[in-house]
Amino acid sequence: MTTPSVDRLPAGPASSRTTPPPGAAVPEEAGPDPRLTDGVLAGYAGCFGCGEESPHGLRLRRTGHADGVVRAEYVVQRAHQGAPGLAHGGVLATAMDEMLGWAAWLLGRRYVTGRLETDFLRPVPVGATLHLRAWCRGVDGRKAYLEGEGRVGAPDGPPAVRAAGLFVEVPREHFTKERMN
Ligand SMILES: CCCCCCCCCCCCCC(=O)SCCNC(=O)CCNC(=O)[C@H](O)C(C)(C)COP(=O)(O)OP(=O)(O)OC[C@H]1O[C@@H](n2cnc3c(N)ncnc32)[C@H](O)[C@@H]1OP(=O)(O)O
Repeated sequence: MTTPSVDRLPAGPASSRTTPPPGAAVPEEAGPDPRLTDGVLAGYAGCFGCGEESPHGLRLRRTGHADGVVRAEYVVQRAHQGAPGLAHGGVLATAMDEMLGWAAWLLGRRYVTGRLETDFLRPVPVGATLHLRAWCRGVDGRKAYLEGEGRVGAPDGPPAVRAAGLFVEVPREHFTKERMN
């Protein structure tokens, strides 16, 4: 059992539904097992969060993972605006969903988002790089509790967004190739 060494933001957004129950274990990072994905999802080029074939996608770029914390960078594109020149909040929530999803899959099981909670702490301009990271707070049966944050301009830059999520483990059949376009 490990506790991610993360310089966490104070007072996360987690509600009772995204807070692990007392005693929920934080598993060792298992690493994504290729047998779990078997060509379905992992590195999927059509993914809106990270795929290279999604024309207006976020194209999150993973920069590494260690001690249960996955890191990535996201450059806000013009296509991601809400107010002029600023990232749309839903787009930022999508970036956090992707990050929490990666942190969940690092546990070595297949997870989907059941619930996602997001705090928007400051506006993020088009062209800015958001430095993202996410980690697991605990696993309770099929439920995994994830948390993450994004900072502007540098890994220790000002915080712009943070999120907490409940992810639920699903069988392989959840991701059938028939659903992929
Ligand atoms: C680095 C690695 C890369 C590899 C690639 C990775 C790609 C990753 C890409 C990531 C992309 C980003 C990721 C994405 O975008 S994933 C896409 C967005 N998410 C979905 O499409 C999920 C849709 N929902 C479902 O399929 C089902 O509803 C699920 C599977 C979630 C549950 O239906 P199922 O019938 O199977 O189970 P259950 O209903 O018995 O629930 C089980 C337990 O969970 C609890 N519960 C459920 N929902 C909630 C809720 N909202 N709040 C609180 N609790 C909730 C529930 O109470 C129960 O608890 P308990 O009674 O047992 O205590």
